Amino acid sequence: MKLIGIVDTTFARYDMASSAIDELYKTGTGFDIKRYTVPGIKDTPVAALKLFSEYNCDLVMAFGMPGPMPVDKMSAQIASTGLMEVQLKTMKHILEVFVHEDEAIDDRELAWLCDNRSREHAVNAYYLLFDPEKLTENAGNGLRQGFEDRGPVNSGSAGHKH
Ligand SMILES: Cc1nc2c(=O)[nH]c(=O)nc-2n(C[C@H](O)[C@H](O)[C@H](O)CO)c1C
Repeated sequence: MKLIGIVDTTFARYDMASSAIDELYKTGTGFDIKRYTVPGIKDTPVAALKLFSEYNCDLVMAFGMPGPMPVDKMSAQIASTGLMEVQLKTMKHILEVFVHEDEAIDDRELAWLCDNRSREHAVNAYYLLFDPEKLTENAGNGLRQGFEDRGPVNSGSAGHKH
């Protein structure tokens, strides 16, 4: 039995973790979930580290919502760097599922984006743990979590002739 850690925040304006947990249980079995909620994104790296070191999680998903102000963007960068450090220190994956509040044009789209990105990354988390070949099958396919996939390019795509 694997253990998937879920870190989320009270700062976020959508309960992304619940979307992801719902999608994880729809995707497969063989795991339990340990959820750890913190105030904001800058608190997520230590929460993730604790989920690895104290609870022995195999993978962590970190959900957060950077606000639209420059100070929020800086907070996102700091949080992201912290999450990267935890991954390198523990040699375990953290899927950073951040939805910037200004990615969406209104609250309705923001809610949709949060739900969709969380669900698509939940499937990625499941594959990383249980079926990594599924990710390899999609390598280079321009997949995006949340908004529409970009799709692949190939050598026949338009461009300069040399
Ligand atoms: C400026 C700021 N912006 C955000 C943000 O955009 N998103 C978020 O989740 N949290 C933010 N916070 C809160 C910090 O991440 C953190 O929770 C506090 O500094 C307490 O450690 C802060 C302080």
